[in-house]
Amino acid sequence: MEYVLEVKDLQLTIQKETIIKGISFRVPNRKIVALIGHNGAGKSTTMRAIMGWHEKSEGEILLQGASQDDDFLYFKTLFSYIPEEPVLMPELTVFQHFQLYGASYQIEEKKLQERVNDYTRAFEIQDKLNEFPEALSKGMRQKVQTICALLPDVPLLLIDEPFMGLDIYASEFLTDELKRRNQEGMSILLTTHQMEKVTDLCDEYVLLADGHILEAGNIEEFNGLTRREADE
Ligand SMILES: Nc1ncnc2c1ncn2[C@@H]1O[C@H](COP(=O)(O)OP(=O)(O)OP(=O)(O)O)[C@@H](O)[C@H]1O
Repeated sequence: MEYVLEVKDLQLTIQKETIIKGISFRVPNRKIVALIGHNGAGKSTTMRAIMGWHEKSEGEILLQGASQDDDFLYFKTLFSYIPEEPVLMPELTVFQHFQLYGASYQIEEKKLQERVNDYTRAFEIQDKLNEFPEALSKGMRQKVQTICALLPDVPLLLIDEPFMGLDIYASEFLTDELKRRNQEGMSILLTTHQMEKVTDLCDEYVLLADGHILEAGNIEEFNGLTRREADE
C-alpha cells in the first residue's frame, strides 16, 4: 500500500457550523507531512477527526487501508498522538503513564524499559518518574505526553504543535528523533506554526484555510503563508 493515511471528502460540523468542508489528502508511507494554516483554519479539528475524537458528518478515513468506521479498536492501534495541550491523568504517576501506553500498544517489556530510559534521559525528566502531573511544569507535562506517543512503533504518528512549550534542547532532540523514527519507517502528520520546522522536517504540505485545502504539494513548492488578508 502506497499511503498510510487517506482522508477522503472529510466534512465535520460542530454545533451546526461546518468546520471542515470536504477535504481530501493522503500521507504516503515513510513521509512526513505538515498540516499548516492560520489560527482557526481547522488543523486540530482535522487531527481530532482522524483520531475519532470528533465525529465526522461525511467522508472516510483510512489507515493502512483500514476504515475508521469498521474496526475502531484496531484502527486505534495504528497511530499514536501528541496533542496540542497535554492530557495526562491526575491519578497516575509519570511512570504509570508510560506503563499504560506500554500495555495498550502491547510493547514488549524490555523495549518499553529501554525507551523510557532513553527518552526520559534525553528530555531530562528521568528524576520525575514517580511524580504526579500536578507536580510538573507545563513543559515537563508536554515532555511526558511526547514520550508516551514515541513509545510504540506505530505506522502513523500524529502531532499537533509538537515544539510548543519545549525548551531548545528538547525541541532539537525531538526534531532529530522524528527524523530518525521516520527513517525507521514511521510516517508522520504534524501541525506547526514554526515554518523553519516545516522546511527542515517535512516532505509534503497541506495548507488549510477556513476548513478547505488551499494548496498541497511537495515541500520544495511551498512558498510560505501569505497574510490572512491576502487570502480573503
Ligand atoms: N469544540 C468546538 N466548538 C465550537 N467550535 C469549534 C470547536 N473546536 C473548534 N472549533 C472551531 O473550528 C475552527 C477550527 O479550529 P481548529 O482548532 O481546528 O483550528 P486550528 O487550525 O487548529 O487553529 P490553531 O492554529 O489556532 O490551533 C475554529 O473556527 C474554531 O473556533
